[in-house]
Amino acid sequence: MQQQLEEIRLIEASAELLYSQAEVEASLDRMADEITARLAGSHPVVLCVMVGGLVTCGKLLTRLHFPLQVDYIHVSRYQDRTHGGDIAWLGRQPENLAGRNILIVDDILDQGYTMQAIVDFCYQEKAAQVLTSVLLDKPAARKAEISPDFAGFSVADRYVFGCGMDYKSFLRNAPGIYAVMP
Ligand SMILES: O=P(O)(O)OC[C@H]1O[C@H](OP(=O)(O)OP(=O)(O)O)[C@H](O)[C@@H]1O
Ligand code: HPA
Repeated sequence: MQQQLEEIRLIEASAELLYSQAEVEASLDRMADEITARLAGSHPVVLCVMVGGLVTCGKLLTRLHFPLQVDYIHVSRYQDRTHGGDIAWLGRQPENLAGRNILIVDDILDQGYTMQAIVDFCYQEKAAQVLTSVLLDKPAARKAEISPDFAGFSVADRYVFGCGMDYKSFLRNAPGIYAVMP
């Protein structure tokens, strides 16, 4: 554990700040306005993708001033690594999505496999409409054919952490968005 903490300290100390906390908050304000314009009146289910999506989802929720319900889905394909693998479906799966408008909220759309799988799951459950929302979009890394309906920032193909995004399961609590130095 001590060795791991030392690595985390080094990564944090050498990282490049891409977006400050204030810039993240301003971006979330804009996203919330866009989401409200599209979804107010449709009493959607906001589906938080655990674990990384929890900061973005929590911060967005208090900016959405219309009737909605909240649920979560827990999937992972990176675990303690900085490259993705197979999707692991963890915990229970959300129910009662049939006929509903769904807003999936995650921290990042990277290769896109995770979001694509969750969108497919929602439609298999007979959702009426599925929209996707991420704080960060990393289009240059995309492998699946998907782009977000709502995004805070577009970033280059670099490994990032903060605002829910982890480096080897640490640093999710960093208040801004940082890129790991190569
Ligand atoms: O677009 P992709 O390349 O599929 O990657 C995006 C996904 O990867 C991260 O989750 P991760 O698997 O690391 O789990 P976590 O949410 O617990 O960090 C992130 O939170 C997204 O859900
Ligand atoms: O760049 C990233 N950072 C953190 N988690 C991630 N999951 C996919 N890509 C990333």
